[in-house]
Amino acid sequence: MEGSLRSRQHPLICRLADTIEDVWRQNLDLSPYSVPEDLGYIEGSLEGERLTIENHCYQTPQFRKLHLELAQVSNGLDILHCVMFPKPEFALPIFGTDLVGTLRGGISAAIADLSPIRSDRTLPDRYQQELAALTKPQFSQPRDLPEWGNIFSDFCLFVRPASDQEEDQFLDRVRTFLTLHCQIASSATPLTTPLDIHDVLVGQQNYCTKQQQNDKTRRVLEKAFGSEWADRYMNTMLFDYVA
Ligand SMILES: C=CC1=C(C)C(=O)N/C1=C\C1=NC(=C\c2[nH]c(/C=C3\NC(=O)C(CC)=C3C)c(C)c2CCC(=O)O)/C(CCC(=O)O)=C1C
Repeated sequence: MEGSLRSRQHPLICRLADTIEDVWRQNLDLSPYSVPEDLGYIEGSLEGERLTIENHCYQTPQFRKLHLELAQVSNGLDILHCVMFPKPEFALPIFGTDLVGTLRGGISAAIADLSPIRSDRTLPDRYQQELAALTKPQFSQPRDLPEWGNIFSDFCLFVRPASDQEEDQFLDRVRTFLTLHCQIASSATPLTTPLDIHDVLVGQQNYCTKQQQNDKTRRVLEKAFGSEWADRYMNTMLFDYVA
């Protein structure tokens, strides 16, 4: 997408942003999602670092919010953030991906997952079967998840891509996760029993509460906008849940 921040960011971020939008457009019935207080495009700087944020939000019959966020710190740090929140009546996993890095140093964190919302942390059978059938990807620098990372599935990818080939491999795997997810979601039937819907809300709330514990994200936002704004942004824009 020309003019977008992605054209000034690390190539893998640009390619993944385009891939996410392509898969969404090809598989989902997208409608606009108006972000609060016009948080579509934001710039802030406090302690000398300027942070530019570009948000793209949509909704579909199965998803309450599709959020793709591109962010760039003036010191060169590039970020892609994406989360797909299903509507509570659809017991679907939460797709999330995060890319962080610099043009010079490369991508230091590349993560993607279809995260379970069931209390026993299992994915629906169709996901389990399809994901288990994929060839195990080989990355030379896998990374360890932090404490709060117990929300991710057994298929979670968390690596520092060490070469162009590993970047391509990561991108292909995210495209596979995303395509599978959109195809299953498009044919999903909504839950009707209030108790089941409640369980989905509990699972989504747990996901958001744990993600809000990511102090790496919080620190970048705080340095540019202060802690009060950062807290509100994490709770209402990045990881808002329907109580
Ligand atoms: C689906 C998963 C997922 C989603 C959706 C998500 O939002 N984060 C996710 C995961 C995740 N992110 C991580 C790290 C970092 N995140 C940022 C920053 C931002 N990330 C953003 O999205 C935004 C808003 C635009 C900012 C500002 C920085 C700077 C780092 C350090 C980079 C590094 O370590 O090399 C880690 C490792 C945490 C650890 O090791 O302790 C994990 C697991």
